[in-house]
Amino acid sequence: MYVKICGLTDPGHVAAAVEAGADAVGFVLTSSSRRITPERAAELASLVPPEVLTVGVFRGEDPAEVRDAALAAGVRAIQLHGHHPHADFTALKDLGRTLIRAVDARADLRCGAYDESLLIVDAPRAGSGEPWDWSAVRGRPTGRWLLAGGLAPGNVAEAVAAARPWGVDVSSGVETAPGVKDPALMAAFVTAARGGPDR
Ligand SMILES: O=C(O)c1ccccc1NCC(=O)[C@H](O)[C@H](O)COP(=O)(O)O
Repeated sequence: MYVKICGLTDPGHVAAAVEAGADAVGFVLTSSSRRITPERAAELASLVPPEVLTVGVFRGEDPAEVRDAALAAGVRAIQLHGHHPHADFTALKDLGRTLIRAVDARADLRCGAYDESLLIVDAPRAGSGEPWDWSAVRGRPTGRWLLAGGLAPGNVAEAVAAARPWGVDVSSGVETAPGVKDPALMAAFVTAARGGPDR
């Protein structure tokens, strides 16, 4: 079970996410209470070992702005959240970064339909921590896809059983406040997502 932890803002939290066993860590580079600058993201990304994917998260910016910020941050993946047209993905292809498309359940749920290599199926309000009917997407997404939206250590096993994703993505459920990750919650989340002792 692939695990992405998103919305990291602090070096200690990055180290704890890596220690917990996250496969990917996300830095929010768009309007959000978790937003950090590309320079701060570069500082945090430099602490991440090569086997863990660093992701810059964007929503609504045009490709030129995404390109500049992603290069300044030095992230290896670009997550376009929400209603980005196919052309935005096409415009970023030459950067050679992993492209991630994050949408809610009403969108086209075929991973690769926009030339992305990873799909995230999220709640309608990104980063809100609001659970939704995860079972509604069971069997619909194709390819590599992560389930997100309202996941937490206490419900991720149930969500995985309901939706059968390839991986999961979390932000609010491992925080004590927006942007403030909790090492124990991150460790508990990764363990539970992978079918650990509490499952
Ligand atoms: O997290 C944010 O504040 C955010 C803001 C704008 C666009 C995307 C954002 N987050 C993207 C993520 O990948 C989150 O992990 C995902 O939405 C799940 O969030 P949560 O329900 O809080 O676990």
